[in-house]
Amino acid sequence: MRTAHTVDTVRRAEAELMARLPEGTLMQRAAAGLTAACAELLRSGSGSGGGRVYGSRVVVLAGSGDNGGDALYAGARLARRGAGVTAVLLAADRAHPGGLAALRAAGGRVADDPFDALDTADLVLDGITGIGGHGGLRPDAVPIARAARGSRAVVVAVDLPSGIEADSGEVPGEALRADLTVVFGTEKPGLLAGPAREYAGTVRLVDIGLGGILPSVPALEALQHLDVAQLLPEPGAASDKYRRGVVGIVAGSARYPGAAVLAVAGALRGGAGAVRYVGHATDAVIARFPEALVHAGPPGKAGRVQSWIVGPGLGDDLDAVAEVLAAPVPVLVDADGLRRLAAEPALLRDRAAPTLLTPHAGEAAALLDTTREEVEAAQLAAVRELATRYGATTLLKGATTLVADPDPRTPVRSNTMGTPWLATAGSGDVLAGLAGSLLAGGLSARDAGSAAAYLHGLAARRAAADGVPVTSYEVADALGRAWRDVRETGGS
Ligand SMILES: NC(=O)C1=CN([C@@H]2O[C@H](COP(=O)(O)OP(=O)(O)OC[C@H]3O[C@@H](n4cnc5c(N)ncnc54)[C@H](O)[C@@H]3O)[C@@H](O)[C@H]2O)[C@@H](O)CC1
Ligand SMILES: [K+]
Repeated sequence: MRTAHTVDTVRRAEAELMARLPEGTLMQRAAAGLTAACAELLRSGSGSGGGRVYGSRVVVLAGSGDNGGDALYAGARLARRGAGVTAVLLAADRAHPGGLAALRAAGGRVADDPFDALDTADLVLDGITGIGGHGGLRPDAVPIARAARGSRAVVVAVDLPSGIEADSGEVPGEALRADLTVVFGTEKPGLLAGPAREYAGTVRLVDIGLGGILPSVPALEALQHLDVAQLLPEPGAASDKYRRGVVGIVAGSARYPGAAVLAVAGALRGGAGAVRYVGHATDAVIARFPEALVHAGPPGKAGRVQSWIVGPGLGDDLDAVAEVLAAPVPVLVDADGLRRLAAEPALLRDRAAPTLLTPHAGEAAALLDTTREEVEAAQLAAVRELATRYGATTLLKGATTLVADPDPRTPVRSNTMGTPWLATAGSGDVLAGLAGSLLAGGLSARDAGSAAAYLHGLAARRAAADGVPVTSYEVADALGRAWRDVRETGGS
């Protein structure tokens, strides 16, 4: 599991640890980890260097805080290993004194002209701001950050890409996009939530000894293979199709039969014992999936299910949404179902069984009565607000998918397994089917949503492995392989 803690939590834990250790220990641990990561990058030949630390050209962008201190100390360590290190001081009179002295003592120097230095750099260390940064890059830092990004150098962010907001994942102005982010002690929410996450590149965690001090419940978490493997239902010897769960799907219409087919395709790979389709696309569903149980409607007459999925491709025939939400089983509401809910939130009021909402940014905007742009700029705030306002677990789709429970103390789950290939028609229908199927298998709404998002992303990566565009049907088809992947790595 990847976990992220808020800035306040990190500062409290750091203060507690610092009180027990000689002064400067934490910063030296951070600088040592940073140096190791940079040395590895330089040796691997990333950037324009010759595959060595010795003789490579490193530029340290140092702001006025401890983030700049970390970067300067790492610069000093690289200089001692033979790198030519130049510091660009964003606030010359407030640079970290110890870090600057160490850099000078190791043979590093302060740049006369930042742009000349960046022109020939192999690696740039971004120490402009870390967890103390707010409001995006300052105007004087913007041209320097642009020159760094435009150079041939590999960019390594210290703790966080400068310009992102650590706690909210928002990017209020310009920020410096990194190839690698070396984060200290624990991840910060902005590394697991969009849009900030897209600035971080690969994330590498350096242990500075906060492990035993940080609270065990983080603010955000991201499942990994092993976590997903442990969540997936596994049929036992006593299972029959009803015990494995029957998932009911109300989707598709004469106009959009494909949504029904794709939702059924996702559901059939979610481990449920049977998939019951209800709606106007029975012929299309049966033609593709003879194993599906079909019923023309209404849902109440279709037979028992352990969960319902309602919404994909329903069009304007939305009476079934209220009917399904009145059932005492877990319900996943997607697409057109969410439109109905935005018009009548009271449909959720009397529900005792779990509800999972799966909006994309546009649907989330309608549910929150705001704009898509606002949702995309503040994804973490939006998913939390949706979950509390509607009293339902909410999965907000995007380049980073977030899943929040109504209880704000429950960590938000972030799915970092997505791929841009998933931005294709019908991929949400497959995800809804898969997540609803996991609900029928007995997973909580939060587990079902986050495990489904993970498998869905992994399947898309598998299907797009040779770099060709994938269709949603191919993503559904690759779900079996994704499931096997996590099982094998998960060791179960
Ligand atoms: N204190 C320690 O011993 C440790 C500190 N750590 C490092 O310290 C960082 C936090 O240090 P600070 O609290 O000094 O905070 P930062 O270094 O993130 O930045 C704070 C400084 O930047 C200024 N600032 C804020 N927003 C800005 C912006 N948009 N543009 C330019 N300047 C801006 C502030 O006025 C302040 O002077 C962490 O991110 C981490 O890198 C870690 O190494 C762990 C150990
Ligand atoms: K930084």
